[in-house]
Amino acid sequence: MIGRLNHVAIAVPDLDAASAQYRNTLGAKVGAPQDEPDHGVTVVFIELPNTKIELLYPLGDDSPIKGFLEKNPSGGIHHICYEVEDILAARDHLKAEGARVLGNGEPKIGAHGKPVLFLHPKDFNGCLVELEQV
Ligand SMILES: C[C@@H](C(=O)O)C(=O)SCCNC(=O)CCNC(=O)[C@H](O)C(C)(C)COP(=O)(O)OP(=O)(O)OC[C@H]1O[C@@H](n2cnc3c(N)ncnc32)[C@H](O)[C@@H]1OP(=O)(O)O
Ligand SMILES: [Co+2]
Repeated sequence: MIGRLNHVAIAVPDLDAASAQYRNTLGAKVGAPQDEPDHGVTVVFIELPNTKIELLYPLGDDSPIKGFLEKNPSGGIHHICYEVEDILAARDHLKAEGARVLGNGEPKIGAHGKPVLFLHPKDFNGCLVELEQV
């Protein structure tokens, strides 16, 4: 059911510093900051030859990454995103398997303009999983 790795997301305490580090120190192709108010984050995408890195910084007062950054003040890997062909079929299969789909269970439009869903980290070995329909 899951396909390619779409991105690995890293929550960061300083988006400008992290962007500059990936651009200058690691020599990566770093995009511009993008506010995602529906998700409570500002994102910067880094294009690698085989996948993407998503730098995440909280946006607004009730950001879903606020608690994570409080627990990990120097930042940390926040989630991984796998591609699926049919997100509603994937959701229904996962629910039937007993996995917790976060939010109201309805996909939201993600940073690439495609539907996304999140799965509870406690159901996936401590790793928050995002699914993106491609
Ligand atoms: C733009 C879009 C895109 O790519 O298109 C995005 O990615 S938006 C990316 C941002 N959006 C999201 O993350 C949406 C989905 N996330 C959520 O709904 C939330 O962040 C939760 C995953 C439910 C966590 O919420 P919150 O931090 O309030 O819960 P909590 O403090 O009660 O945490 C419950 C337990 O889960 C752990 N926990 C929390 N966040 C975690 C993470 N990212 N990875 C692994 N474990 C995590 C906590 O340490 C705690 O474990 P212990 O009890 O053992 O201490
Ligand atoms: Co993401």
